[in-house]
Amino acid sequence: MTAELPPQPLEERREQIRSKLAGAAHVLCCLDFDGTLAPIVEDPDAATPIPAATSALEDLVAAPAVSTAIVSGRALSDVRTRIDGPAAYAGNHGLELARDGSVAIHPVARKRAAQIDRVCHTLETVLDSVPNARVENKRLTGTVHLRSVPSAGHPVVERQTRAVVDALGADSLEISPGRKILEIGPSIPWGKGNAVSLLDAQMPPETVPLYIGDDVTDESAFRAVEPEGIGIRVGEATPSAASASVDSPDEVASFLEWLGSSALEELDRPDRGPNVPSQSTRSAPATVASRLE
Ligand SMILES: O=P(O)(O)OC[C@H]1O[C@H](O[C@H]2O[C@H](CO)[C@@H](O)[C@H](O)[C@H]2O)[C@H](O)[C@@H](O)[C@@H]1O
Repeated sequence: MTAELPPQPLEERREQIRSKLAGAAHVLCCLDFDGTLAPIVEDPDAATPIPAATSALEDLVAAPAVSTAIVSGRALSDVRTRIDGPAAYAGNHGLELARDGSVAIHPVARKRAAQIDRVCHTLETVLDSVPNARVENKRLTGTVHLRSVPSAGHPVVERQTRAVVDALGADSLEISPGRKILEIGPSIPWGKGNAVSLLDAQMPPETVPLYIGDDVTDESAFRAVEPEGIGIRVGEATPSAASASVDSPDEVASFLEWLGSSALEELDRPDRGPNVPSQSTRSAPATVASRLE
């Protein structure tokens, strides 16, 4: 594996992106939610997409040459209420996938949901004395929020979370980091990148996959689309599997507007709709597809 570099600013990658689109007939546009379409806020319940992103996404949803998907760490039931329109949604970092009118849940994650529930309830009690610590129970995963916790309290929260997961999750649950959060989920090799690969495998031939995200859990999705597709990281210029970067959800919205207007004209016509049987050479292996039931 080659060492990852910080992505280049979008403007410096614009021509490469344009030429990838020029060689494609269809775009699979996958978008993370928090920090990408919605600015990061203190209260997770208050996260809302910026109007420019909502409107640009509406245009993409209506474009026959584009298939859209939201790929979020939030529970599917939660993220669906926050942004409407896309054809597909992946929740809980890809452990649940809604498309074509049905929802698939990773079978191992389903089996471990009771453990996640016990861990979240226990943490609510254990962390009750830590000012502003908050536990978000997302059924298949859980999130411990640190954003509003005074920094002196962070080591306590981290220690207590580790102790509870070790006691109740043994080898079956793991903790991973996020933006001022600790994510607790089943210890299985499955993430957003797997969900993106499943969606990509359904696309028509000559689809270019695109993924925009801002966090560590988005890296597997960047790896799923790069280098043939387009990975765009939002925020700081840390090493990433994405090749391009933007600074903020405002810049994400501007990019989506560009994609929906001038960039779609670059596509190699004639357009083919998303339901044409896939002849793509880039597809998810059957073993991956069969992991979600
Ligand atoms: O994959 P995403 O859609 O980006 O979801 C990742 C996590 O997002 C949420 O937490 C983050 O956003 C909050 C609201 O801005 C912020 O308060 C928090 O500090 C961020 O980490 C969400 O609450 C989590 O469940 C998601 O896993």
